[in-house]
Amino acid sequence: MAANNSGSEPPIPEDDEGLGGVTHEEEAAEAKGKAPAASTTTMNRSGSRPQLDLSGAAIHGTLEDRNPTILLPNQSDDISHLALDIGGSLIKLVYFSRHADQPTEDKRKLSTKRRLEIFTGARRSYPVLGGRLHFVKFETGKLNECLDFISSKQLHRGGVDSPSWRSGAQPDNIVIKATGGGAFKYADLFKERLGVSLEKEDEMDCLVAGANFLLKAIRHEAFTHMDGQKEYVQIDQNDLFPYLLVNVGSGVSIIKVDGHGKFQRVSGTNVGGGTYWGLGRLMTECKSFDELLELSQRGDNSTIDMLVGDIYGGLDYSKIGLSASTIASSFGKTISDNKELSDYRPEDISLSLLRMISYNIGQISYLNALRYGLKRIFFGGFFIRGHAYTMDTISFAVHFWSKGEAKAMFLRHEGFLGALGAFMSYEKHGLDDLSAHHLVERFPMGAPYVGGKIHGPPLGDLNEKISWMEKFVQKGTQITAPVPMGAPATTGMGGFERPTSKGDILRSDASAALNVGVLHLVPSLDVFPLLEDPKTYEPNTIDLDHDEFKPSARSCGEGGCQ
Ligand SMILES: Nc1ncnc2c1ncn2[C@@H]1O[C@H](COP(=O)(O)OP(=O)(O)OP(=O)(O)O)[C@@H](O)[C@H]1O
Ligand SMILES: CC(C)(CO)[C@@H](O)C(=O)NCCC(=O)O
Repeated sequence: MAANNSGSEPPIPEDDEGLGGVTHEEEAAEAKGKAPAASTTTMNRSGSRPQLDLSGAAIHGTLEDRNPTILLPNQSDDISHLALDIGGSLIKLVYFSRHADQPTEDKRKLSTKRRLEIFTGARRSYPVLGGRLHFVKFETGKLNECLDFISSKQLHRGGVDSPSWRSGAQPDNIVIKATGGGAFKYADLFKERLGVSLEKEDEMDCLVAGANFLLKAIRHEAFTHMDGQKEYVQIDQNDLFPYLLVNVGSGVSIIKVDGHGKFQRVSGTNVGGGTYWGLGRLMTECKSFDELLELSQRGDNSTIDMLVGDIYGGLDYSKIGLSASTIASSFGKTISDNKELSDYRPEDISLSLLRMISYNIGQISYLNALRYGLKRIFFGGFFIRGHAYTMDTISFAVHFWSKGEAKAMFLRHEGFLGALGAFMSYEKHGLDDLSAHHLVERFPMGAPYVGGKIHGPPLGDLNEKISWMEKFVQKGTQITAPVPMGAPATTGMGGFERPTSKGDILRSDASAALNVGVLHLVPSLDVFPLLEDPKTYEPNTIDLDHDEFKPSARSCGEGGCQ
C-alpha cells in the first residue's frame, strides 16, 4: 500500500527488501552499521529480468537504521504491476504491490534471505520481491470506476510506491497486459484516459495459464462441492494434465488442457452467466447479480419447473430411473398455469433459472469430458461466485451423468484466471515463475460467508471506498461453508430435486461493483541454491525408522548414540 509520508523529505518506502540488490560488501557494511559505498554499476541480467540500475544508489536514512532503504534514483526499468481481463460482464484486475508494511518479525528472516540471494550469485542476481497480489473486479458497464481506481493508485505506473513514480520519471509509453474482448474494444479509452497502451493477450491462453498457475502454486485452491459439503482437493503437480477447464463467464468456454500452453478449446455454450443475469434481471427486475442470486436462496422451483410427478400423476418413472420429483422440464409448469409473470415469485423464478443454467453447464461439460476421456473438470468464471447451490447443481450433473466417474472441482480464484494469465505473461516482472514462491492467502474470497453485513464507515467517493476496502481486506473476513438447508431430499436417478444447500446470506461484494482479495507473495528461500535445475529437483526422503538407518548396538556406545 502507498506509504503516506508527508513533509519535505521524499517518502521512504518501508519495504527494505524491495530495492534489494545488495552485494556482499553492502551486507557486510550493513552488519557493521556502516552505509555501503554508492555503487555505479548497472546490473545486467538476462533479457527477461528487470534491469536494475544501481548508479547513484544511496542509503536513505541514518547510519543507525537497521536495514535502511536503498534508493535507486536512476532506476528506470519498472516492475510490472498490473494486468486486466476485460470481459463481457466484468473487468478483472490483478496487481502486485511490494510489502510496504513488512512485520518486524519477518525482518530477522530477511538477512538469511539476503545471504541466500548473494550465495546464488548470478543465478538470482535480481531481488526476490515480497509483496502481494491483489484481485479486484468491476462491472464492465462501470469502466470509468475501474479507470479511476487504476489512476488513483497509479497502478499503470507501477503504483505510488514505485521508483519511477517517486522520482517523477515517468515512461512515455506505458504498456499494460490485457485480455478479454474489452482489451480490443476499450483500447482507445485506456489510451485517452490513462495514456496507456493495452498489449493484448489471447483470452484462452490466459485462462489456461491462470488455471495452471493456481492449480500448481496455491494450496487449497481447488475443491469439490457436493450436497453442501466443501472439500479441498490435493492436486498432484505431476499428475495434473490432462483436465477439462470450463470457464463460466458471460458465455462458457470449454477447454481441454494438456500442459503449459498446450490446450484446445473443444466447445462452448452461449447459455452462461450472462444468460442467468440477463434473463433473471428481465424477469425479476433485480438490480444486481447478487440480489438475484440471493433471491434464489429463498426460492421453490417446483412452482415453475415441470416435474416427472406432474406428468406421471405423482408417480416415479422408475424404469428409466426418474423419481417423481425429478425436473422433467425447466419452466415447463408455467405453460399450463394461465398465469402472468407477475403471478410468480421472483425467488422461484431465480432458483429455476439458476438450476436450469447450472445443470446444463454441468451436463455439457461432462459430455465433453466423456468425449476426451477426462475425469477432472475444473470450473472457473464469475458465474460460480462461490455459490453453494450453483456448485452443487453442477457437481450433481457431472456426478450423475458420469455415474460418479468424473469429478467437478471449483477454484477459489474462479473469476481471475484470465487476469492472472495476463499478469504472468509479462516477461519482465521477475515474478514469471511465481510458482517458485509461496503464495499465502490471508483473505479468503469467492465463497459465501455468514453475516452478510460489512461493518465500516459509510462509503463516500471512490477513493474513500478504496482505502476502506483495503482496510477491510487487511482485517480479513470470516468465511464459513454454506449451510445445508435441511435434510437432503432423495434424489432419484435422472435429475435434480430441491437444493440441499442454498447457502445463507451471500457474502457481500462489499460494494456491488468492487471485490478485492489478496494473495501474499512470500519469497521462497532456496534451500539448495547451487542446484543446476532446482525446479526438477526432487528431494529424496529417508525413512529413519528403516532398519538401515536405525542405530545399531555397535554404533551406540554406553554414552548413547552420537
Ligand atoms: N457483481 C456481478 N456483476 C455482474 N455479473 C456478475 C457479478 N458477479 C458474478 N457475476 C456473474 O459472472 C458473470 C461474468 O463472469 P466473468 O467475469 O468470469 O465473465 P466475463 O469475462 O465478463 O465474460 P466473457 O468471458 O464471456 O466475456 C456474469 O455474467 C454473471 O453471471
Ligand atoms: C466469446 C467468449 C470467449 C468471450 O469471453 C465467451 O463469452 C464464450 O466462450 N462464449 C460462448 C460462445 C460459444 O462457444 O458458443
